[in-house]
Amino acid sequence: MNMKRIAAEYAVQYIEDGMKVGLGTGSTAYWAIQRIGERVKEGLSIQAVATSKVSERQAIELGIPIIPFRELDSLDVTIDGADEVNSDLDLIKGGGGALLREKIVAHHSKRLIIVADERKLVQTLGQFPLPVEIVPFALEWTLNALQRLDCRTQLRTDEEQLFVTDNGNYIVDCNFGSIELPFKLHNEILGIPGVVDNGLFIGRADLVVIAHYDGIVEVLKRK
Ligand SMILES: O=C[C@H](O)[C@H](O)[C@H](O)COP(=O)(O)O
Repeated sequence: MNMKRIAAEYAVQYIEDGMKVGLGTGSTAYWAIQRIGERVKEGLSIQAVATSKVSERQAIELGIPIIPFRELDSLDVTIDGADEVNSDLDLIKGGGGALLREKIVAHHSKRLIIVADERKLVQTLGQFPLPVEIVPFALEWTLNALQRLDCRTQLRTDEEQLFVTDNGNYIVDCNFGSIELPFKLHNEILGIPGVVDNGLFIGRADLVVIAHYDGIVEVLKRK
């Protein structure tokens, strides 16, 4: 059973005719985009924006209408994946390097629906190294400042080259082990010059659709 696909396809039910939709990034969001593409072929009429070049390409290939950001003032719903989800529906995102565009799109969405398999559910965030997007200028100084927050840092690479985001920046994966106070950490990281954003999404998810191994779908709502 493909749990990611089950969660993603379930979430696509929330999309209705006429909606403005944000398309997430990653191997779970992929299935949501595929299903949206099928529904568009069946007659669903939506306007969409994508959180990465990869998702945009996928959407265009499927015939999903991608609209320039400037032509939309807000979105009705965004469906996206996550690397970790806790019981407050706080998230770590950015495993695929798309966290900045994802956070911008989430901010302008009336509803953010996260899709994931049950392995993503955690008690405490932080087992998954927190992705932080940084500008290339003076990157060693930014890395040092991140390390002073008590984490191990790893500059992300892709086939032995530095990984470059869709925005021309680098990603540092910060291993905190356990993040007890996510909001505090989020703000401390944002306080470092050179940091563009980080993968902590606090109080942003409205619904989390989790597919369990037995095929049962659980929908968690923000309290
Ligand atoms: O940058 C990538 C995104 O935040 C993804 O949504 C996240 O990494 C989850 O990806 P996946 O569904 O592939 O596990």
